[in-house]
Amino acid sequence: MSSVILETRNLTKEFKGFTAVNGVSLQVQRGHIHALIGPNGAGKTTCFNLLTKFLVPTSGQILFNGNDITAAKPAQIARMGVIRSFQISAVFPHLTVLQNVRIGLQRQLGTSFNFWQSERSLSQLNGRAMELLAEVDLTEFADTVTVDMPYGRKRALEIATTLAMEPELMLLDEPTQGMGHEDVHRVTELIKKVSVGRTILMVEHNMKVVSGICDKISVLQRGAMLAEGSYAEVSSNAQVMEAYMGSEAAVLEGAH
Ligand SMILES: Nc1ncnc2c1ncn2[C@@H]1O[C@H](COP(=O)(O)OP(=O)(O)OP(=O)(O)O)[C@@H](O)[C@H]1O
Repeated sequence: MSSVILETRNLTKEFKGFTAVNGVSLQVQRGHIHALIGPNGAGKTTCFNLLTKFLVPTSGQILFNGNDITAAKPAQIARMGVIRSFQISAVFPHLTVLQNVRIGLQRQLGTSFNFWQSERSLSQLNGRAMELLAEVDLTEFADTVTVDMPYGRKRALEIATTLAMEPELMLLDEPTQGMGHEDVHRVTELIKKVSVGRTILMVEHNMKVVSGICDKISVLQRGAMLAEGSYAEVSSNAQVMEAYMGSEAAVLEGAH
């Protein structure tokens, strides 16, 4: 199998004459943690929405495992194993942490509620959900109502519900956004851990996270690809530094 799991070719999205994504060609290698970075308005979210088919490209192609998925529907993409985390909005706040992971598993297995009411299958389901909670270090929160969890732990739950869908490619949307130093560190370590045997494409603003764990970085600016490469390569690129003028440039330099 090719080492390229996801590829875009000249991906373009126009909104009423405004080009939000402009001829982006990128390749995500199997097994990599790949970051999509760029200043505000660079087109990162629009790219994610194109990849998960929430938006239809104006032109260009998207290939997953070499198959053209440009015209596929969101549910088809998910069945193929391209799973996007939806920040906290995707978990049910008044259910427990364990219940939220079970829902992710039920979705993945696609089995009916009646099937899961049988005692044996329920215990199997709980067993698998507890394994996933252990993987993201949330065992102690299993019976906590989700709304009562600290913010950083909710983001870890979001990763657990994404894992429940058995992703071949995980798309993480700013997984450390709004976190304090300790939570950023914990989630960074978690991403590294769950990346084993999987591929991750993430939008991330925190350059310490990007420099610490990402194998490849694609930098967007005004919808177009500005630079690509390792962290050392992109952070020594004068055009990238210019694009990040201001506070983010300081972060970019500080992460060395
Ligand atoms: N539905 C839309 N209609 C019109 N313009 C849009 C639409 N969605 C996004 N845009 C524009 O496309 C550009 C790219 O937006 P996008 O949200 O993809 O950027 P981003 O890199 O994710 O930014 P941020 O870091 O601020 O989230 C912006 O100028 C935005 O205003």
